[in-house]
Amino acid sequence: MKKPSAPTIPTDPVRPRGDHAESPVVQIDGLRKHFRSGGEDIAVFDNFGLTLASGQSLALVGRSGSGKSTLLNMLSGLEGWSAGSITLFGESLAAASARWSELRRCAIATVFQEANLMPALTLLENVRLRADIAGRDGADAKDWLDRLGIGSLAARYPDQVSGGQRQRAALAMVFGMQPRLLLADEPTGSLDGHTAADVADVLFEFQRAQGCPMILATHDPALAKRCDHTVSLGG
Ligand SMILES: Nc1ncnc2c1ncn2[C@@H]1O[C@H](COP(=O)(O)OP(=O)(O)OP(=O)(O)O)[C@@H](O)[C@H]1O
Repeated sequence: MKKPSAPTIPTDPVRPRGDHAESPVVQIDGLRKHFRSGGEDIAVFDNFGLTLASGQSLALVGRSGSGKSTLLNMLSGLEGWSAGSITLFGESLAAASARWSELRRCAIATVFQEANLMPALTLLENVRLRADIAGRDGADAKDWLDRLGIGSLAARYPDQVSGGQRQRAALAMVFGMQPRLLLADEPTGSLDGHTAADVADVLFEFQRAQGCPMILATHDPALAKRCDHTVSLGG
């Protein structure tokens, strides 16, 4: 199959953003998170803090089991914590509060190692659906697929395209919902080196062009280096 051309992601001057430049998008203070498993206490975070300013990108690095995915799960409201605070967009959020669902629906986008597409929908329908769920009109869904170099595959189903193309479609879904915070958990981890580099280029181009704050968990030092900041977990 013909290699997709490099995508071009223009800056969006009218992107709806309520964030004040001076207030952090993410502020974590004194966070404590322990798991109980088989009678064992697993301390993942004790008095952990982190700040992410508007428009910035931050890499989470650390050995396997150091807590990268757990932190992303807490930031998307999927995992609770026992002490400390998480403030998003200037709003202090209680663990497991209903507000997280609303934020996940229209403000926080997550990119996983494996593309999270609905198998019964075409790539285009997947992008439109995600935009619709976020309350956007989805009129630019095809544009995002074009910009990501897979516009010609818009009518195909996820199982009719390659892993790299699926991951591009997952990025189109995320970009089309115009998130206020992007969380990425090993977004290129399941791709071959060449495809991974292409997908990483697209991700960082979007992040910079849109000024979308991003926290990216990765084992790849080259990917971490492309972020504005790095936080190393697990000592
Ligand atoms: N539901 C759970 N119950 C018990 N322990 C858990 C649970 N989820 C995670 N853990 C433990 O918490 C720690 C952090 O796990 P986490 O998946 O966040 O690490 P990670 O840095 O993302 O690892 P990797 O790089 O391998 O993806 C690990 O010791 C893990 O075993």
